[in-house]
Amino acid sequence: MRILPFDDAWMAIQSLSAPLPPEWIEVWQATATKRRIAQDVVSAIDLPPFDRAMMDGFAIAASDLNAMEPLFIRGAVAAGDPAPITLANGDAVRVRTGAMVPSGAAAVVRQEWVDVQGETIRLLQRVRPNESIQRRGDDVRRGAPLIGAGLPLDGQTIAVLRAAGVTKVPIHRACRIAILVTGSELRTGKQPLATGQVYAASDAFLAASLSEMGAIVVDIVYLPDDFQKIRDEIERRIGAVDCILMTGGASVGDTDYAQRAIASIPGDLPIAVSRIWMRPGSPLVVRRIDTTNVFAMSGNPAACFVQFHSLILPAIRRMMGDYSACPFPYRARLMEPIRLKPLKHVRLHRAIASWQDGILTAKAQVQQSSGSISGLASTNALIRLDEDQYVPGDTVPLSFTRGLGAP
Ligand SMILES: Nc1nc2c(c(=O)[nH]1)N[C@H]1C(S)=C(S)[C@@H](COP(=O)(O)OP(=O)(O)OC[C@H]3O[C@@H](n4cnc5c(N)ncnc54)[C@H](O)[C@@H]3O)O[C@H]1N2
Ligand code: MOO
Repeated sequence: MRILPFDDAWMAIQSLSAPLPPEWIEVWQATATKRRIAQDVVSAIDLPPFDRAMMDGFAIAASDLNAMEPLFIRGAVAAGDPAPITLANGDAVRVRTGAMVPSGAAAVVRQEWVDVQGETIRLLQRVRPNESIQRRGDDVRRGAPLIGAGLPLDGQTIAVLRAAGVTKVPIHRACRIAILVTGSELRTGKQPLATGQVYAASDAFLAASLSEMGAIVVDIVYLPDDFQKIRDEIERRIGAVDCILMTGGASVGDTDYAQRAIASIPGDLPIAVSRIWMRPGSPLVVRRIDTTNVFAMSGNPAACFVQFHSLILPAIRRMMGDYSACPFPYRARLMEPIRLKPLKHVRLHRAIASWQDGILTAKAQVQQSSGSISGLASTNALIRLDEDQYVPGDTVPLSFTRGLGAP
């Protein structure tokens, strides 16, 4: 069996994970999601759509920017009204913030800068051309680039789309995922454990994390360690879902059927990854069959967590149109020494990251066994350890698994 270096496995998995095709949705019905905009979008209108006042005050003509003599108030324009008046020399038109300025207006002088006397105003200071006017199309012109592909459809982009009169936007389809959980020892539900049983937990982690990132968990199926059943359940989902995430049975034991089941299904591509020089999470089987990416992950909760955050979540993000994923994008300063036994594996340790005086620091969790789950509750980052020895102050690559900086 070929064991891949972590970075080769990352590339292999990313290259199998092409972005899903887009679907068009109505901007006015859109709510913020983690889904990504699939194509560049252009503005449908000039923005702002008219020359508009940025202050409450008076629109004045170019010849009157330095006027010493009084200007006559010829009318008023409220926000939302057309401005039918054309400004002539010596005129002033009262405008509200957001109102259309009359044609011929060279500037809006805010009301604090004038002395109002009956039907006239007197300028208290010189006014610069275009003062307090935002010209039509100044923000963006009709047909000009507005939003680049790959940005999320969230409050920020929805606001821009609405303002620019865009009614429909293409977004990448949410990834549809089935979770197949194997392990005859697993118990789901609140009944007490029988001898030899453990409560299923890795699957709960996956389901919650997938929903959080905007993927759709189509179903979660619990299976005994039975080759034929596992194979059948994989095969009938090929082409029907975008990803199958399996847990358990990814290793080499005689009841670890994941790899054999995945390999036995006909398809053009061979298994791309079956084991990685990383710990925990070394056994990870990956194969694309038809249009479905099949991942067989370790059932060990910590190994499953590490595989998900370091390799699988970035792949699903890419399928959902986020091209920005890169492994361990931060560098953090270690707070404590780390001593590991020499191994060829990259170690991905669960850690607690925090900012101290603007510097990102990390402290590895004490418990790093792949079978231990309790530290996950307080973990907010993974650190990548390529060496065996670290002293405090050394920096290591880090990615957040939750909170500030998490994807
Ligand atoms: N002879 C060898 N044995 C093992 C090797 C090896 O190279 N040679 N690799 C070890 C490594 S590393 C890992 S990691 C595990 C991988 O295990 P599997 O993916 O085959 O998973 P299981 O054996 O099914 O389960 C491992 C462990 O996790 C518990 N588990 C399983 N599913 C869940 C779940 N949904 N929630 C909570 N806990 C779960 C399960 O009861 C086991 O205790 O293999 C090593 N063995
Ligand atoms: O790869 Mo396993 O998760 O170390 O025990």
